[in-house]
Amino acid sequence: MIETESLVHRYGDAAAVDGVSLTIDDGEAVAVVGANGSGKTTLVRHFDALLEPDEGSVRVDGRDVTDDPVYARTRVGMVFQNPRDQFVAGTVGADVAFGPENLGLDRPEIDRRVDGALEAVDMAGRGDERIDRLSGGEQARVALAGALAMEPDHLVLDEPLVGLDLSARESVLGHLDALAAEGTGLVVVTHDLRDVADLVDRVVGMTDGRVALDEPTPAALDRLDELGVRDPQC
Ligand SMILES: Nc1ncnc2c1ncn2[C@@H]1O[C@H](COP(=O)(O)OP(=O)(O)OP(=O)(O)O)[C@@H](O)[C@H]1O
Repeated sequence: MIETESLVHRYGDAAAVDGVSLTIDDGEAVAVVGANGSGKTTLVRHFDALLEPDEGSVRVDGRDVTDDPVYARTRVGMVFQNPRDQFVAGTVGADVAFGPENLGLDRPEIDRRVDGALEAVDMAGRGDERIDRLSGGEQARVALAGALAMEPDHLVLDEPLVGLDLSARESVLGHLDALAAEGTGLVVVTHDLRDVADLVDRVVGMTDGRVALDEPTPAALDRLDELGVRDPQC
């Protein structure tokens, strides 16, 4: 479970996140939507203690993430907007293995996780390929595999479909759907709910750093105009 309590994050004098209290249960699939600059990315980066709160707190399974960032990063996997920023190795297999290696797992367990994660994103047997030779869609799937290899309870994806062509989008969405069905919690940050409306049960809408809407998906769809977020029907 991810909980924020009265979370405030400021850049200089401006509050990008301005008093957010939110609980995300294990297994929930949530979209975080809102116009550009509404604070979505800043909010979710706190889930892994990548930023420090100016006020308030963030807990994962009851543990304060600032006190125990390693625990938070083990339970909450992050996939960033531009996967190229996230790769730490030159080849697919080495990159996906990086997280499990840092957990200090033994080699057979690391190999099991890497194989399982690559299979989950249709990249089985491609561990030796160079990441810089892959298409954007394949790179997005490798980034997803890297997060999956940590076997997290929650997967946070920041604009996972931006820059992907239609078939890559469908592929990534299909994999996310399968993960959600298996019980992995999803937090999908997007400025465009159209792509993920079928995937998520709940929509959290941000305006000016605050939660302006927090509803089950069908009810949220009726209120999107208020947030400047495009309606998936349009
Ligand atoms: N590193 C930073 N330094 C200063 N201001 C920042 C920084 N990162 C974000 N901001 C500002 O904080 C506010 C919230 O940004 P944030 O990226 O969290 O919003 P967002 O909803 O994710 O937007 P986008 O969809 O454009 O990524 C914006 O006004 C942004 O300009």
